[in-house]
Amino acid sequence: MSSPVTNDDQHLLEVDDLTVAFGDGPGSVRAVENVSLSVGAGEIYALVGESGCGKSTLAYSLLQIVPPPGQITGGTVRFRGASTTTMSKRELNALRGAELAMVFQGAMNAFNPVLTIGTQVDHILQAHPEVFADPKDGRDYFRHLLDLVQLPADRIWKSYESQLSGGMKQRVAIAVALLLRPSVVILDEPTTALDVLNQRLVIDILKDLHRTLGVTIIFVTHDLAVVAELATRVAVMYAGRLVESGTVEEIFKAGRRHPYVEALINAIPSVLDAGLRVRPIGGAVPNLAELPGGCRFAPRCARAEDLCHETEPPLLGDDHGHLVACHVVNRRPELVEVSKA
Ligand SMILES: Nc1ncnc2c1ncn2[C@@H]1O[C@H](COP(=O)(O)OP(=O)(O)OP(=O)(O)O)[C@@H](O)[C@H]1O
Repeated sequence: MSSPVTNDDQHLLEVDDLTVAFGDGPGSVRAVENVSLSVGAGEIYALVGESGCGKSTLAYSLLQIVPPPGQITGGTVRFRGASTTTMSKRELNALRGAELAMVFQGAMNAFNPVLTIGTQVDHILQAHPEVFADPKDGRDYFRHLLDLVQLPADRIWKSYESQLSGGMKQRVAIAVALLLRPSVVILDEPTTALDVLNQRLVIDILKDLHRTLGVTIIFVTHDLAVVAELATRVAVMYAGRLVESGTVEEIFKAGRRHPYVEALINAIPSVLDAGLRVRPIGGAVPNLAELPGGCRFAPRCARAEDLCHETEPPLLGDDHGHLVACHVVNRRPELVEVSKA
């Protein structure tokens, strides 16, 4: 490992100046560009943005599982101070599952269709005797996790993936991700493929798991309503860049707010404000191979000025660490340039 291991809970997972590119040469795109952020132990951290903004790619980078032809071309990811970017395969395998676990979008590819869930759990336990020396303890712990995700343990143990509904599959995937007692669980769009009732259930379950197990949660979503319900801190991405980050209160409080975040908030359908119209964001995320000059959001932004089309805005922070990259809302002398969310 290239850097010293630390027990600094405030900087459990750190991303520094990370760039991830797909392809090389003229057609290459940077799905993540110069992103820096730090997640502390016990946080529920949301990565937010529309489809194609680079959220999943950033999440995969945390585990060093960016799918080819994607590759990290710059920057580092550190877990407890150790750089995962330079770890050997063996070190990474030890880290994945046992320290950093992932729940993929729609619980896709989470299970082998020809084995029961129980057999798959046994395989995981056999591969990691360092976590449960006696596999029976591991089985008991999995039953406890199934209780926490509100599923019947006996039935699930004997089931095949095809016998589970989408909502059940998602909850089993969450239980499996927690099996080796990871410090961090990363969830890609945990509520997206679910109906409203299952969305509600998964949000409540994640809150409960956070409270009872103390696990740090990082989740990817395009849905600010889910962020408002679940997250403690938020990083908003647009076209590969970080455009705003802060606590959930800072993001939703009117005031210094990125116009993209303003637009995302206006696009939240609200059952409470039946009289209020939802205002969808006009236009689309730009093709990453043909980015506009200046601020990437400027072509869609009602508040854009000449400067916005010419110069990319820096991320400026106040003394609470609320960061925004926008020329228009950042006109305050006390704001300082900050590199890390
Ligand atoms: N396998 C791939 N091959 C080529 N380019 C890719 C690949 N995966 C992602 N990209 C590029 O990276 C961009 C960001 O993709 P990513 O999946 O990280 O975005 P996202 O914000 O998570 O969106 P979604 O919610 O749709 O997954 C894409 O728009 C695309 O340009």
